Amino acid sequence: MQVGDAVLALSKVAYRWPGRTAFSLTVPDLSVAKGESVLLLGESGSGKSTLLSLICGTVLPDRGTVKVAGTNIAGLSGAARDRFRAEQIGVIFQQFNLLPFGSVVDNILLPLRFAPERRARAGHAASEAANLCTALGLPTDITQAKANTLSVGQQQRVAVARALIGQPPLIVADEPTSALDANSQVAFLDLLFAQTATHGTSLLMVSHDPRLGERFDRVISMEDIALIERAAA
Ligand SMILES: Nc1ncnc2c1ncn2[C@@H]1O[C@H](COP(=O)(O)OP(=O)(O)OP(=O)(O)O)[C@@H](O)[C@H]1O
Repeated sequence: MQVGDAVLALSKVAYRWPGRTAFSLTVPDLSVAKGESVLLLGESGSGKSTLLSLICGTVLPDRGTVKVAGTNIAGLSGAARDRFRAEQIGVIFQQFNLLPFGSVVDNILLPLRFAPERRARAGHAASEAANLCTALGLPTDITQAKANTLSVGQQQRVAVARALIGQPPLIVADEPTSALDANSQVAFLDLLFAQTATHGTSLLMVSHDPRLGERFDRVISMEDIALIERAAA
């Protein structure tokens, strides 16, 4: 892969949580190309969430570089980094992290508040939010409903719409299917892949479940891409 094609590129990254000697993570080289979908597998405690935090720039590596869309995240000041994350990365959390008393549309538009370029890409943002709801199979009259009145499947779709709005080049998803039954998992991945394919978005998704692998361009495991030091339990 040409370096210029990579939406995500980690090089010689090393990290240890402050004050914690029991765990350390070293990632010599990891890239995700434009439009590529990658499933990251790994057992509990292997550092998958830690790696996502490094990718999102919520923690900074002790050594090495994390580049998103060609920018070294550690080179940005804290405020610039927060804005950069909102501009470039759509995040889908395990628990969705919706604002419970916010409406569906408020939740979907949330990342645009901190990201003027992404807001510009979204065009008429409220219409774009409604379009995403339709594309994701949410009823058209749902946009003003409070997030805490939605079913789990509906919350998940709102979380996907929030990650996709304004077409960030990279979507990072942390175990987004863990709360779903098998049929709902298939439906969720169908929607996610249809949307990322339409927009040429790169997807890095973390899971425990190797059965999801056939849907992705590439499957990697923490053990293959990282040196993981863990104290014995
Ligand atoms: N915010 C944090 N502060 C300190 N240590 C942390 C923090 N988050 C994770 N760790 C530690 O880092 C190590 C790796 O945890 P991490 O959550 O990254 O693994 P994981 O592979 O995502 O696990 P799981 O699949 O159970 O979510 C663990 O030892 C954990 O205790």
